[in-house]
Amino acid sequence: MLRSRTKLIELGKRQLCRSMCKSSELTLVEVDDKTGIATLTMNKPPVNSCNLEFLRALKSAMKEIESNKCSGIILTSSNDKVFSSGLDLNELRQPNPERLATFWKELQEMWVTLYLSNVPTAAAINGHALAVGCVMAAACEYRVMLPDFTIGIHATKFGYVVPPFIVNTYLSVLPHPVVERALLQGKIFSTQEALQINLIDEVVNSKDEALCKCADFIGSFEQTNPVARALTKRQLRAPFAKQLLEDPETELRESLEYINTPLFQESLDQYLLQLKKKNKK
Ligand SMILES: CC/C=C\C/C=C\CCC/C=C/CC(=O)SCCNC(=O)CCNC(=O)[C@H](O)C(C)(C)COP(=O)(O)OP(=O)(O)OC[C@H]1O[C@@H](n2cnc3c(N)ncnc32)[C@H](O)[C@@H]1OP(=O)(O)O
Repeated sequence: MLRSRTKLIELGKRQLCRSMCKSSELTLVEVDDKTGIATLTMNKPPVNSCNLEFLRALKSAMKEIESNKCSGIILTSSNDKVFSSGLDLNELRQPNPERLATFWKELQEMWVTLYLSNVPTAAAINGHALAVGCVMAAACEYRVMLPDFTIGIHATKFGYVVPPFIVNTYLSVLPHPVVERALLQGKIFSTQEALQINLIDEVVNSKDEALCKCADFIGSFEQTNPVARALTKRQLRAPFAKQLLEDPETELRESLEYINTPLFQESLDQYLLQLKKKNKK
């Protein structure tokens, strides 16, 4: 009882000393004056689907947080049902070639920025996290999730080949056989299932509790040297990012070729129809 009260008081304090850092319409950044932790809230209605502008806003917010020497990043959502619905599928449908290339490069850069961030990263998953939404959470170092939501990469279910950097994000948190089965089945996990396979670290009952857990995780590095920590993280993660760091053009070319195939475009049309139909019922 006493412990939970102390926790609540702590939570109150944390909320009081939070100050606004920089926001765009699509992202909101708040920095805790005491801890230096930045909370980056995704705010692209209705479901945080990642279009070009949103990917840009996310990357730029993360870079800004790093350059302001914040002590860590908590990634979360302003929508209390959806963390992120992944890529904005409209960017992939009958695309303008130039915009698609720019979009895909932004995706690559946003991923590298988050995955190799110098500062500790944590995801407060307060809603569904699908496809690239799951990838963003998995690219963080720690994940805590609310019950009764879903998380996973279901690309193969609707006819998408999974790009290598997405495979690698899974591989850096889950064992190979688990990744293989999950990706080949296009498996979407419930919160409880995600906990069982260690795709997430903990389950909590509210967004405030999720933010608190993430702050505690970031605080656990207080006694470490930030430069040594960042370089060690980079060393551990570099093999998974090697391809994108050394040869982003090949990944870009292969993805663009694939997205422009009739097979991909047909599957996408069908999938988008299903998504819209669901809302008309
Ligand atoms: C060699 C080959 C190499 C590389 C291959 C290259 C390319 C392959 C690309 C593969 C990569 C895939 C990664 C992705 O991230 S793809 C995105 C997949 N995401 C989804 O499938 C999520 C779909 N959305 C949902 O399931 C639900 O929306 C969700 C559970 C998130 C929320 O449900 P809720 O009931 O709250 O909202 P909805 O009413 O469903 O949605 C609101 C409106 O938003 C539209 N919507 C939702 N998601 C998306 C999206 N991802 N993109 C675009 N639009 C989206 C939805 O249609 C609704 O629109 P309206 O009906 O209101 O107009």
